[in-house]
Amino acid sequence: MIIAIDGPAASGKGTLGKRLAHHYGYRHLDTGVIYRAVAYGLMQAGQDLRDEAAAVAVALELDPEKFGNPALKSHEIGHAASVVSAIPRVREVLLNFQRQFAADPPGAVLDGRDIGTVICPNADVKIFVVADPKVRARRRTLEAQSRGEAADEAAILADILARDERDQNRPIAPLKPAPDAHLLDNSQLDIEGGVRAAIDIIEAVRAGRQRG
Ligand SMILES: Nc1ncnc2c1ncn2[C@@H]1O[C@H](COP(=O)(O)OP(=O)(O)OP(=O)(O)O)[C@@H](O)[C@H]1O
Ligand SMILES: Nc1ccn([C@@H]2O[C@H](COP(=O)(O)O)[C@@H](O)[C@H]2O)c(=O)n1
Repeated sequence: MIIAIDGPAASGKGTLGKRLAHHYGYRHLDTGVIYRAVAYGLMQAGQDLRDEAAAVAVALELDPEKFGNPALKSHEIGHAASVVSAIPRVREVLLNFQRQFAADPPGAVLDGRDIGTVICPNADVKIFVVADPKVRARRRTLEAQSRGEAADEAAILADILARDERDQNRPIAPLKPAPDAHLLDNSQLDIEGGVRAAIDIIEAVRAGRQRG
């Protein structure tokens, strides 16, 4: 089974994806980390984020072993990733890696912006996760503070809104729900509540399939 999770910045996709993968015994891929790794590679090399040839070269050399680098998690890299991710040839290069990940047994959960629309249009279940932007900014602020980092909630909110705007309005693979995606608004839910709501969606889809 392939579970596709999409949604805007800091909506809880990664947290949900990880928990669902654990629940079902599947592998999990946070696809945002791939774009972050390309942006990080370009920045480390002092190259322009809009330099298509340089970005493609970094994308072709990506090493998944380095996806756990904590430096990829920063707001700065998230912002840079949303610039790099709008380059069509970069997306083209990264497509097969994501599709291959999804296809390998026993099943997979992928989260991102275009999983249900472009990467896995035939996913068994598609969930589009949303939450009020202010709630998302609050959660990100608490997350940063729990790591002992200073966090400016207003700046985080502005970054979230700017990233959503760029991701929704780019010509290629824009952030949007697939027509057959199930909407999950977790603004009023805690993590456990969000996971339970997602499992309810998945089980309802499975039961519907079995009934034919
Ligand atoms: N339902 C929830 N209730 C409370 N906090 C949540 C909930 N879901 C996620 N969080 C918290 O919100 C923050 C953002 O979640 P997460 O990193 O999963 O979002 P994301 O959509 O994967 O972000 P990104 O856009 O960076 O990929 C984290 O601190 C996470 O613990
Ligand atoms: N499938 C995806 C996933 C991510 N992006 C872009 O990467 C940026 C960072 O993603 P996070 O999920 O780690 O926040 C994001 O803003 C998108 O621009 C993408 O295009 N497609």
